Amino acid sequence: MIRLEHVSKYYPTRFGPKYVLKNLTFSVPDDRDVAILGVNGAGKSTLIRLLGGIDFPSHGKIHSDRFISWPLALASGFQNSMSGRENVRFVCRIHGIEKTKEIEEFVKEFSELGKSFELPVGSYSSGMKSKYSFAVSMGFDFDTYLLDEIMAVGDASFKRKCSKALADKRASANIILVSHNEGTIKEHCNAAILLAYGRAEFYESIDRALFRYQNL
Ligand SMILES: Nc1ncnc2c1ncn2[C@@H]1O[C@H](COP(=O)(O)OP(=O)(O)OP(=O)(O)O)[C@@H](O)[C@H]1O
Repeated sequence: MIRLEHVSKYYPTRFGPKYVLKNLTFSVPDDRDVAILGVNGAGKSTLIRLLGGIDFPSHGKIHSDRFISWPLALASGFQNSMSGRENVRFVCRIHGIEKTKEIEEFVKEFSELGKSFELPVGSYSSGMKSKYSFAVSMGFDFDTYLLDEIMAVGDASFKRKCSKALADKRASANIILVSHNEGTIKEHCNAAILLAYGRAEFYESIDRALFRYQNL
């Protein structure tokens, strides 16, 4: 289970601290695929970053016994001076995985980078980087995958490959998804967190959450 206790997040600005999330306390049950709903600027990406451990609460704590991904296809977390292969090794080390060879070869093949896999990530085009990043996420067996608007990357055929890989992962994993698309939310989620005015409400029913969201 993922549990937030009194989590607040503010950003320092020239006008003083700007609170985006205020004193959030809720739990995400393990068997739920959760949509994060909210208007532009409500704090959805901020919450996803906190859940993925790539940013930290200003106050409060996030407890989790789940192996949670970073937001899928996030390309900013890699060391530009290191090659694709070296970055995979680095991520493996962070997660305490010693046998990295299999994951390295999976990422090389999935990303379709060929020889570029041995070159610095900083030399990749944005398309190459997003394919690489998606491939790295698919190289690990997370319990929960975080998706911030992006569920697939690349051209049509690569997108199909992403969708298939993600669907396979979801046989034994859950997702937490940020999307403004009602169809996507209804297709993939069975619970929701609605963010409004810095507060969060957890909904067991997607329809109720969407109804409440549309009537904000
Ligand atoms: N690094 C930062 N410094 C200052 N303010 C920030 C920073 N990151 C985000 N914010 C502010 O926090 C608020 C929430 O941003 P966030 O990206 O989490 O919203 P969102 O709900 O994902 O929005 P959208 O639907 O538009 O993508 C916004 O007002 C944004 O300007």
